[in-house]
Amino acid sequence: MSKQSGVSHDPRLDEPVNGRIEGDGPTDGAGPAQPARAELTGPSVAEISDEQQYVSMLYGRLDELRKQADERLGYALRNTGGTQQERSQRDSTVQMYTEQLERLGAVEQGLCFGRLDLDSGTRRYIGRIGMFADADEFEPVLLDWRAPAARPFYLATAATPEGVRRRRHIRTRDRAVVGLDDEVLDLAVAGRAGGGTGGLTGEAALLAAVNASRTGRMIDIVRTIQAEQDQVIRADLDGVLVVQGGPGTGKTAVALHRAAYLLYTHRQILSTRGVLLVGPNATFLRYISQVLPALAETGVLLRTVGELFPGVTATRAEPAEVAELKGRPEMVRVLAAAIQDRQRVPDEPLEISIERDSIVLDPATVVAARDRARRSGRPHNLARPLFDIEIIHALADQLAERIGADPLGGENLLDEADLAEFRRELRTEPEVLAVLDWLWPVLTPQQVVAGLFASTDRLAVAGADLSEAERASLWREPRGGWTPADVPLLDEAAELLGEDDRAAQARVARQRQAEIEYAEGVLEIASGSKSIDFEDEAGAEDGMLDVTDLLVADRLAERQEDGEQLTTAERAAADRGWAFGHVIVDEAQELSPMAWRVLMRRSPSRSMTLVGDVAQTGALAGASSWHGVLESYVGDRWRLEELTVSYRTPAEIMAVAAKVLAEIDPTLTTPRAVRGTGEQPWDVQVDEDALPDRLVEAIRAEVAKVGDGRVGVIVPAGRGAVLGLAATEAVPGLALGDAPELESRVVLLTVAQAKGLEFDSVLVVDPDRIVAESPRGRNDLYVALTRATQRLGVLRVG
Ligand SMILES: Nc1ncnc2c1ncn2[C@@H]1O[C@H](COP(=O)(O)OP(=O)(O)OP(=O)(O)O)[C@@H](O)[C@H]1O
Repeated sequence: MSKQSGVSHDPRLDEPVNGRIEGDGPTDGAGPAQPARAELTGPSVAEISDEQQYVSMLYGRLDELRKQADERLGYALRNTGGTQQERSQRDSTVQMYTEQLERLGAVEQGLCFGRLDLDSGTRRYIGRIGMFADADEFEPVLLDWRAPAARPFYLATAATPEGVRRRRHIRTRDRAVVGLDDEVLDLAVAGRAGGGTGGLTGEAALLAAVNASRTGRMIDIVRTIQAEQDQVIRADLDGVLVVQGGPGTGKTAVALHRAAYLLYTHRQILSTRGVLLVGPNATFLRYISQVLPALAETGVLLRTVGELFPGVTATRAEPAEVAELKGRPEMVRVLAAAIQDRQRVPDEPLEISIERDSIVLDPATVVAARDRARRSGRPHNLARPLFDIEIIHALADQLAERIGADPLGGENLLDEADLAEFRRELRTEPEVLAVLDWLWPVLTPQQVVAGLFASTDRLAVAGADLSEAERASLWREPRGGWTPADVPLLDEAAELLGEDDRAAQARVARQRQAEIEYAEGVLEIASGSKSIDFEDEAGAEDGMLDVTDLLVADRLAERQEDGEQLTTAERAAADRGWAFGHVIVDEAQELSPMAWRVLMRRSPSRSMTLVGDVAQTGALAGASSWHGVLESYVGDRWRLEELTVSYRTPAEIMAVAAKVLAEIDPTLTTPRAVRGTGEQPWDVQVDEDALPDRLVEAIRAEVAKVGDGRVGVIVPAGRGAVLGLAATEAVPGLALGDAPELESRVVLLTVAQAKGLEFDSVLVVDPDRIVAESPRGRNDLYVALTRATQRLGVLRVG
């Protein structure tokens, strides 16, 4: 077996070797990418010691900032008295310093990781956050990686050095500098070294990162972002950006770093409107959950689509075919019909008893009222008052005709005022109200969706366009909870029903108030004015409420409603109608058309980043083209960026995956692998009966091979239970089930669960069955084969 990469790797090493790293030769297709070569020089002991001094100074500064924030927080917490407004301001201060302390705490590891030496002689240190020296607030001692001035760290090459003479990667462990990797960006030197312009930056640090043992949690790539990734991360906020890339090209990493970049660059707008990041399942969200905090950003809301309907937890399971059906756009019509089906017309005239009398409501009157209410175009619940008006008017007219009839045959004796009085009375008649509720009930989304699926009659009416088998597949017991595919239906039903928009109005009022407070602060309006204690209600007593009183009253109302100071992310999570400043969707190819409708509603400004790979689509309702997904929302007004290098999957494994990809679509190509490992994937044929034992043997062997790394066992869904049982008995600590603990040394999971994850070594069990289990089975196999960073073994059955 030949080594394709000149980089030797010991899985126990998580730090690269200092000095020059040999690059790979040029290759095609799945072969390793060709690194851009600049001159790499080895640092001297003196250089390490100089950097240590600087880095120690930075940590000293970090400690000072923490101490400052801690003291200010303590001061704010002790300051408990004052007016309501003062207490409210204190709460905001407490929140601000708490978040600041969290951020400063999160950047402890790898605070500073880079240095640029410019032609001008200036040095710039690059790190996780920006810091100024205490004495000179204009000269940063550390540049935030997201600042424009830090960008050459990721982009400069020997061919386009951007004024950079040398780029240095600084490796630290805790607070100690443990290594430096230097690149001199000099075209003449690079040419002599035989380097091309393949486009990798900081290759020693990069190769160390991609070869490091996995921990079961994703880590950030801030030290080694590559130029094509940087382009995506720093793309404009506006519009829809699609990032297409094969397995391991860093789509998830890029999506997360983009969130951090956007929050840094557009802090003002995004901290109030929020950023939503949507992932395919809860396990995946746990896998990525540490990345943003390590980038000092805690304000991004991470959710699956199934978690986007406040108050609903969607954990019920259902067959993939039913989820696919629920994800079809036709379901909008089905739901609309289900709601119309709840607007009843009696078969016979209804006799309604009212005080000492009775009236009759005939079907034709109901039909006329129903049609007028429908014609208003209002959603069902909001059209109900119109329906009520029509019916009440008809009933009042009927009463007036009877009571006011002139016995002598003249004109009706009652006037408009009498009619109005009748209407008022009718509105309070319990039997009238009960009839109105029956004819046009006010509904919740839950009532509509659960009621539809629990009734064959309702399904027959609303699902008239579906086949009988499809309708039958939708039927289910009303109890038992919600599935993830139900959530877009609930959201759609909420739209069709129309909502009590008090929450939205309160939000608008709060935003307006925040603006007023801001202006107030700037202009110092309040500083000269009287101190107002809302509790003494002086303003209310003399009837002279001024603007400040109203502000205080409003703030009080908000605080009562919230119960406490909520962050933007918390408020957004609780509000179905929240419009996010930016929405990022990972594994976007998996979403159904109905799920897209939910996300588009959460992003009325269409400021979105969608990352995915249409060749990896596993969900039956998922996408096979980005055009198909986006056409009805933005036409062709979306931008496409492609990522072309796989940092996860070594060349040897990518070659195996390439064969499966060719079967999916011969026009598709795999990304170029950034390196080879020299480890050839292996493949064994196993008898059905021997499978559990052979699997256990293979797991044990792989555990021994990966050192402190992780082993992933990917099984067909239909074999999960049996193999899981055998493996848990034989391998202590093996994780499996609905929410497997990814930090375990061995994790057994299905392809759907493994989406987006990675392991040092992967065992794929029974690939034929994985393919046979789903119409998108080949895509699933492609996903399974591309989860390993080092080793791949395949156990074929039969
Ligand atoms: N620039 C980089 N430096 C170091 N590691 C990187 C870089 N880019 C990506 N990686 C690593 O490569 C691995 C794959 O990245 P990621 O999961 O983001 O890929 P992906 O495109 O989302 O893959 P998939 O489509 O298979 O889910 C991760 O371990 C990530 O940290």
